[in-house]
Amino acid sequence: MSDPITDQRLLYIHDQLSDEDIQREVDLYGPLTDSVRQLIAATLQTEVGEPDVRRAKALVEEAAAILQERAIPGPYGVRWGASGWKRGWGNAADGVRNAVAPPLTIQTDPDGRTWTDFHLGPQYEGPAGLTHGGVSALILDQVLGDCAVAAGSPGMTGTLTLRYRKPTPLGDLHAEARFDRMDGVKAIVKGHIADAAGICVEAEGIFILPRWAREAAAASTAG
Ligand SMILES: CCCCCCCCCCCCCCCC(=O)SCCNC(=O)CCNC(=O)[C@H](O)C(C)(C)COP(=O)(O)OP(=O)(O)OC[C@H]1O[C@@H](n2cnc3c(N)ncnc32)[C@H](O)[C@@H]1OP(=O)(O)O
Repeated sequence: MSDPITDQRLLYIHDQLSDEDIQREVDLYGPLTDSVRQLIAATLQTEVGEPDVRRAKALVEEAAAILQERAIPGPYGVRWGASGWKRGWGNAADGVRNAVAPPLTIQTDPDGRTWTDFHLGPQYEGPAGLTHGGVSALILDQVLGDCAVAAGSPGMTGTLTLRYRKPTPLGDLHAEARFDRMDGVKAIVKGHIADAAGICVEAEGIFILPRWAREAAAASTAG
């Protein structure tokens, strides 16, 4: 029987790809992902006639069949190349190969603040014309999680607390996070999403390196 912790560990992969090979993959798959992202918005917004909808459907199915001819059987996982270049390309918030991702390009300032300016299209709608609250949670989870990583305390999200202060529009938005403090093994990070007029959603996250990873880290330090 499969064990969830072993399954999870097997998806952290050191594949030793060179930077040149990784860049080649970015250049190849990044534009494909962008095209699929455009397709998602077009599927939502199109008002063409029935024959064109049917023709587009056939073309999409043909494209899917081409891509599925050779494919990995499950999630992408998190991979590192020879130089340490990390690829979380399946990530739902910022994965290079995930057309569901807005995508976020998250930056870290020298003082540890993580931030991103991003654009949410119509496919992220919840209430009419506004960002879905779960999408805000996705974005804050990632930005706060990356902030914990930048602070040297990577971890899984244990708790994410949100306060939706005012409706979040679609369109151009900003998110940022700052490391607040450590409480034992828990990293506490705070942040928000803002539009041009101010803060829409505030967040506090607790990030915890899983016990198995803490034990592995302790064993490697001891050894
Ligand atoms: C190589 C490995 C990489 C690892 C990862 C790196 C990821 C780097 C990605 C960066 C960006 C990601 C951004 C998206 C991040 C997601 O989306 S993560 C997905 C959503 N989260 C999950 O699925 C987490 C599911 N839960 C778990 O895996 C485990 O419950 C946890 C949270 C890792 C904790 O398990 P544990 O390590 O066994 O915890 P345990 O030793 O019992 O408790 C340690 C302490 O934490 C407290 N605690 C336990 N659970 C919680 C909780 N849920 N809330 C608050 N406190 C808690 C305990 O009370 C205890 O506190 P103290 O007594 O020390 O004060």
